Amino acid sequence: MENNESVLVNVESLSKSFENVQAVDNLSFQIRKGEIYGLLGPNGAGKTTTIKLILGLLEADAGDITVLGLKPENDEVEIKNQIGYVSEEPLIYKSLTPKELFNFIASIRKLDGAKVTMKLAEYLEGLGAIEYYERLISTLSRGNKQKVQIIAAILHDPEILIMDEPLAGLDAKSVKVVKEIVDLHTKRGGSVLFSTHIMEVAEDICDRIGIINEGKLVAEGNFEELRQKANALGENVDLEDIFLKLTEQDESINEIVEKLRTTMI
Ligand SMILES: Nc1ncnc2c1ncn2[C@@H]1O[C@H](COP(=O)(O)OP(=O)(O)OP(=O)(O)O)[C@@H](O)[C@H]1O
Repeated sequence: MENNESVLVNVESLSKSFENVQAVDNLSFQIRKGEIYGLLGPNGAGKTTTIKLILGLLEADAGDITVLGLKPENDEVEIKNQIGYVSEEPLIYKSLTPKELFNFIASIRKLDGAKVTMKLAEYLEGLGAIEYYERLISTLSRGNKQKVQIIAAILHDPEILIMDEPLAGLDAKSVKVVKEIVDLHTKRGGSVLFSTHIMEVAEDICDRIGIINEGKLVAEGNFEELRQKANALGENVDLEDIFLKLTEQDESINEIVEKLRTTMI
């Protein structure tokens, strides 16, 4: 393991299965201070399960997780104080308005009222969320619920942001604002775990990527390193090809395309 101070999250030989599915299989990676680490993999690769294990929402079968020197099995509450979590499915209190939700978060986390008001004004304006500030969350569109969830996750200035497919359902302007939020967060020394199944999103946002397939880490590095791996496979192999190859999606795609051709033409 690297110098402890530069590693905010350490995941070592982590495994988790559900009945007959090995969702996470001997997975190891680290998230360093000030970086955006991308967990990139196809649907069902094990990204959400890994995140839930880090948050202490699931119990691992084997392996070790350390978050800021804390263990999820012993320090779940303290870890949650240090993490801002944007889940894949918005889990937020749907019978509240965004205003009520943010007030609730500020009160349970004992946040400074003046600071919260200032930050909220910026986030609400940046994400274009002021117009539905006092509408019930249950009545908002998926993208707008997602914006509320993102603001709720960053309101307490957590050290680590864990974002599970956070851009899903967001319009172009909000995607840009979220990218800016993530960027500013790391510039202040925070870290981000960013899960996505879209390679271009990982390329655009993440400093380092772990490509995950069937619960295993199949490649890791920054984009230059991954590109070099792609080049080593052949001249005309681009990053999309290596991602599809490593995650065993390439052959099935060719088959699907072939079948579609025969049924649609
Ligand atoms: N509670 C559960 N019970 C049974 N199987 C589960 C459960 N949660 C996850 N799985 C299985 O574990 C595997 C990994 O799922 P996971 O949700 O971690 O993948 P993912 O990479 O986040 O996928 P996606 O991109 O579709 O969100 C899948 O095969 C999934 O069906």
